[in-house]
Amino acid sequence: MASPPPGGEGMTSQLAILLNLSSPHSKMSLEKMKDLHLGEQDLQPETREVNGILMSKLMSDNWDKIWNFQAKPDDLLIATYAKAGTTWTQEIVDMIQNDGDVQKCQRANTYDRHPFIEWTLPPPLNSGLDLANKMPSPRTLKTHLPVHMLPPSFWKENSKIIYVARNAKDCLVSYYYFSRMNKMLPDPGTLGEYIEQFKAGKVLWGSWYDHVKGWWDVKDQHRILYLFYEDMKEDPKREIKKIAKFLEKDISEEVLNKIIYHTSFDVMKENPMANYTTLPSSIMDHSISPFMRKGMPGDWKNYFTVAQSEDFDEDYRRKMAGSNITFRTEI
Ligand SMILES: Nc1ncnc2c1ncn2[C@@H]1O[C@H](COP(=O)(O)O)[C@@H](OP(=O)(O)O)[C@H]1O
Ligand SMILES: O=[N+]([O-])c1ccc(OS(=O)(=O)O)cc1
Repeated sequence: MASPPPGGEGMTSQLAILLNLSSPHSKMSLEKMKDLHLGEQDLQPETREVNGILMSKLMSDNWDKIWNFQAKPDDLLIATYAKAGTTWTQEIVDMIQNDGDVQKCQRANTYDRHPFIEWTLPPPLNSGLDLANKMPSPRTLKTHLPVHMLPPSFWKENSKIIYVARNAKDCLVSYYYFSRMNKMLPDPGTLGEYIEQFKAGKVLWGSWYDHVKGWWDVKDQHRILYLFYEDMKEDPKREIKKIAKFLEKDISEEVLNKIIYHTSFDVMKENPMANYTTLPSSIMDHSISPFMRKGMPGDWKNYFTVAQSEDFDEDYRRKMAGSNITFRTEI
């Protein structure tokens, strides 16, 4: 039997019991969790802070290894705050790297194609570091870490980084619904309660405000392409061209059009290798809210009350004062 996960409540111990029942010896993919009898178990993780940033306990237990992760010069890192358009960007990048070959891009689930470096699961499941360390170069990796928490080897090795930012209110609504459907994330409570957690930065991966500002402040000192979700939505062709240029890939007009089509919201929503539907519903319950939910800038207006919006904006102005970064909350 694999070594028992560290003691604790919530996801760690619940999964340990379930995994012991299945007794696999080798590491398995997250998807294989559907073969385990998760039933209605409570997978909600315990959380811990590392350097003031909220993480799952499993991630915090694994923090030394994450911090010491060895990046390589030919790694590409896709860095985002959660729900900023990570999966969309991953699909665009994969299509560019594979010259628009849709079949190649359907070789595996998003999370197996692009290891999520800090994401930690109990053994025998594959954590992001396991996947990354096994993957041949050149690798494309994913992170939600704030800039000051990025493993230093990425700076030392001068790896390329694509950062994608999305306006706070749409990110918040998307994160709220995702936290409801993804049993690996803490229960968000009501939207009103979640707005307060988000403003205080007491959500996994910390403060949205510090995240977008922190990465913005270093973007000109490293090989970083800083993109906005709203720009991608407004003109995918223009933004895909920017990404291709950053990756030093020449793509024909025909391939470009293929990428635009394959990475559109409606097509990705039906793509099981990109829409997270291959995970068991005990982990992600798409009947609560689909992973590919709406993909629409300005959707926050359907959820915030006028009072919540005014209060949010006032707090936003204080937190973002002094930064020259601007977001569009609709297009
Ligand atoms: N091709 C696409 N076009 C537009 N939005 C997309 C998209 N693919 C995913 N998204 C949206 O990006 C968000 C998920 O982000 P991430 O990949 O960082 O977790 C979700 O937002 P919504 O919940 O607002 O719909 C999802 O619908
Ligand atoms: O597949 N996962 O393990 C997974 C996927 C997404 C995720 O969160 S997200 O913010 O990157 O969408 C967390 C865990």
